[in-house]
Amino acid sequence: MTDEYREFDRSGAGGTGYEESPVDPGQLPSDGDIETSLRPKSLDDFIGQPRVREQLQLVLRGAKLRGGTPDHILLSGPPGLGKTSMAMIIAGELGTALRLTSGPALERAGDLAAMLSNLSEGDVLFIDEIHRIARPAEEMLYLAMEDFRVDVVVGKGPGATSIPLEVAPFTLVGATTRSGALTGPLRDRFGFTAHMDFYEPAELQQILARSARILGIDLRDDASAEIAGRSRGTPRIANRLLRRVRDYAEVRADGVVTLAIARSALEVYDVDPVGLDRLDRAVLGALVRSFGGGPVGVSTLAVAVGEEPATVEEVCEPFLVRAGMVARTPRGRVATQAAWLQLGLTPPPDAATGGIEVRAREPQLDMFDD
Ligand SMILES: Nc1ncnc2c1ncn2[C@@H]1O[C@H](COP(=O)(O)OP(=O)(O)OP(=O)(O)O)[C@@H](O)[C@H]1O
Ligand SMILES: [Mg+2]
Repeated sequence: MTDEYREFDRSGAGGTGYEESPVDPGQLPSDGDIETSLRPKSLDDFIGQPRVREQLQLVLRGAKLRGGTPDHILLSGPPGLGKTSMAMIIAGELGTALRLTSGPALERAGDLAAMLSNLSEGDVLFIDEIHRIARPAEEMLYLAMEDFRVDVVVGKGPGATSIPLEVAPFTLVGATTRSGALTGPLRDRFGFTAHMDFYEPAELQQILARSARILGIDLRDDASAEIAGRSRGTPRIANRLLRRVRDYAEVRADGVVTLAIARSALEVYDVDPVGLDRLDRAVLGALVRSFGGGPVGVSTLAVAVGEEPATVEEVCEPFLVRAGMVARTPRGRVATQAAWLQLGLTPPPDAATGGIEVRAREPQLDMFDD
């Protein structure tokens, strides 16, 4: 299985300096099928997210005890934290089939009706990027989720009739990177919402150790700590950096990934010790040097680094905000003390501390438009 859809479609965002960055949390074409082989296969196999795992275990076991289908489940969180993997695990734990689609693929209600009428009892229907579902399909989904039935409209105009169709009891698993963009009625129909949060470095190290085992890479502990520290709390990035470091180790050395090898490799790929790439540093540099720390609008900032505003906003910013280097204010983006220090500069006395945003759960991009 491959994920053909991505939250941020960068195909139209052809800026000058930005190409594939190894620390992009979205899925890149070069991730290919390797992601599939690295996916955890069961809840026990899944590293990190202890609360989500415990909660899900209860939801799934409870349903099993009662011999019914579990409530509909919403998985929310930033890209690359394991939502798709978790959806597959849910179907696996229930021992049922997983039917897979995505919000953008459900353009017409008929597409969804076809999917729903093909479900067997107990199936898991996974809708990725569910916040991008078209309105007519969303309305059909309400009824299907609540009453396991859909109304299919046949014909047009005054002669149109609506035919009710039964749907086998199923569990909907929706995934979204922007739960704030979901409509209220849709959100309310999920019985359980799991919030996936960024991973701790120790958890990323465990994930790296597991991936190294699967890929047959000799990865030393201090090297995995180094890679984990540059992975932005995101398993997808950790796995990708591991593969880049392996290339380096095999081409320039004997294949063993030591700390020195990891450091040299990550330097070649322009990933700095806290996980910033070239574009992140350019954005910070412009914010601090050209705009005196802000506030400045995201479009202006994007022009300054020769990038599309969407790329700056959706690729760079979430991490810079989470790392406490950039604060979003109603008047624009502001560099915090941490940003000045990161660039080796002395912050002005009135620089923001950025404390509130540091552990922000999920960047709600739409709330902060300038
Ligand atoms: N807890 C985990 N343990 C081990 N590997 C993980 C874990 N979470 C994610 N991964 C790895 O990260 C990769 C990306 O995960 P996944 O595709 O499930 O993320 P996602 O949240 O669905 O991302 P997106 O929002 O872009 O769809 C997977 O291929 C998997 O190898
Ligand atoms: Mg996914």
